Amino acid sequence: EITDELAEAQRFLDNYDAAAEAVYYKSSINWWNYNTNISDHNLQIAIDYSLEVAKFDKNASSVASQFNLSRYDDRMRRQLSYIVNLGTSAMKDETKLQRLAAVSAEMESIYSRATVRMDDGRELALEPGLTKLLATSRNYDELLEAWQKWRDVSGREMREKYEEFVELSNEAIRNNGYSDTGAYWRSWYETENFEQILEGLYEDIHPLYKELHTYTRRKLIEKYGEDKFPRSRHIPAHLLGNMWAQSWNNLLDFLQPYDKESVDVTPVMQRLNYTAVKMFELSDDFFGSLGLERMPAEFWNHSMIVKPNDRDVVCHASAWDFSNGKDFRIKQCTEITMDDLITVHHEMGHIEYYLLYKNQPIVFRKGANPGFHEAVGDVISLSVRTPKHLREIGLLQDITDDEESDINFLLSIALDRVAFIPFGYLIDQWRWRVFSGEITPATYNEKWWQLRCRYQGISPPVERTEEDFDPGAKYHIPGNTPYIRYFVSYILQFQLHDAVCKAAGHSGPLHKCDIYRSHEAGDLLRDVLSLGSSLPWPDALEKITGQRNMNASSMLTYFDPLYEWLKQENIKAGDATGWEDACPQNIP
Ligand SMILES: C[C@H](NC(=O)O)C(=O)O
Ligand SMILES: [Zn+2]
Repeated sequence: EITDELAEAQRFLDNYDAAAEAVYYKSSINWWNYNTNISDHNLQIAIDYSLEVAKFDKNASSVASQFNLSRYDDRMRRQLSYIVNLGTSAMKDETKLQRLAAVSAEMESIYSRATVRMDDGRELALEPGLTKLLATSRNYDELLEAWQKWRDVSGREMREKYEEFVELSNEAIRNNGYSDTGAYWRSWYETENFEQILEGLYEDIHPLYKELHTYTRRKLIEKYGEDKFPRSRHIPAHLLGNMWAQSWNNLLDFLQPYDKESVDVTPVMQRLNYTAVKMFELSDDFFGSLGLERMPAEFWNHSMIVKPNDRDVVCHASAWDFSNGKDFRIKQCTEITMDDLITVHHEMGHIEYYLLYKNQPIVFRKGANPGFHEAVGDVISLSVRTPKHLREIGLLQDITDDEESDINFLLSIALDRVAFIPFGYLIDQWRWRVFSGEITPATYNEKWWQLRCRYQGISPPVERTEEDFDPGAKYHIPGNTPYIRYFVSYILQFQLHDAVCKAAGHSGPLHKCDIYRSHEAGDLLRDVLSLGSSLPWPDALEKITGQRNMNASSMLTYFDPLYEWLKQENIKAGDATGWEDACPQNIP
């Protein structure tokens, strides 16, 4: 009888939540211990227990699949379908399941422990040494040495492991009826023609990116000399201030067109003796000012916010939900820089989302889609980074409010938000094709650079071969973190910024909006983020913005003054935009 079955299904779901909290809590603690102290001992504990987690998931999935989903309301049906959908826990062979966990952890360990020995004897890890060098050095050869040696000690060391990982991940996922791991990852967006929509968003931003690329390339040629730049008009990949050329804001010191107080407040933070704790308290204060949740005691007691000097850790910043509704932590090797201040807000945005949906059933404690989760903190930092706000918190003194300061500011935001768009787009274009088998190990690196040259308009500064494995030099490949979520986030965050600024009563240009202390903005965010993944993401987006689809118009409106300025500058310089699709033949 339906009512009995309904009651039975509800009982199952309640019991499932309690049991899942306990299992996932223990699993999270194991992986936290490994990430904050990389050792074979901690790895073995985590891998052994991952078998228990898979058994739990498999058992829950088989029970959940016995309920006839059509008979229940949307919410219960959605909960049951999440439990049925296993992910890599579906791997039948336990040895292979353990191997999958182990090979992932081994790649992450290679990446996190790798260090580079420079010709001058310096021994540098990615964080903080190489990151700082790529951000601050203006020496072509020094940058090239760091860029090449990082790839030698990271990606090159894990190529075979990645081939094995791809096979194991696909074998596990196919037990769920997905064709490959990429298809499973895309299914989280519940969006028909998802790839076409993404291509459209990329095309919408491309004209703006081309103007920024042309301006940046011209300034770099002034700095390093025309002979260093290929005739194909690509920019050598090691000159953009970042190990992967994914954000260019570290070039602001010589890209900023007007001589005003710099909006890169790194020097001021250091002069004011900022600490990592101070940076986290700033971010916590902003969320609190909106009437949102403050970080709980466990967060301050258990987070790892600086790099320890007595053990190996995974430095790539991340935010953790321990699934017990109380324990939430950030792991970050925080340096006193503006880049890291923005990362602090990014990671704390994840914690805010965890706190707001912590009372949802455990399967709904996820972003409306993964891009939402990446967008929360970035929406906040769009307010924090305004000259108005930076002046209010004492990080800027005599910034003036005029056309030239506006362009300087918009350029600083474009150098990490617009410059990122082709990078954010191409990572999973490569990975989806690797999972589908279209890209084979024989062409891993060649296909990677084809995408990098075509979409980013950058090129390798030295010859690359299939001895190299440059995708492995970017955390998210060994870390097996999907990447299209950041592309989605960089589009979404301007739609969300637009909406919360309206709620906060902002009038005038979007790029001048700072929602600090607006409880109206906070209430709007709280209403939607509390939903977690209990509703399809178009419903969540509609609640905030009134729109049901991602679109680039808010982002283009935000940058419009800069777009006009860049076009004028490039025309004045007689500089045509664009570059050849293919990578340059002869490396200069
Ligand atoms: C954009 C992305 N952010 C993150 O990992 O938190 C990155 O750093 O590559
Ligand atoms: Zn993130």
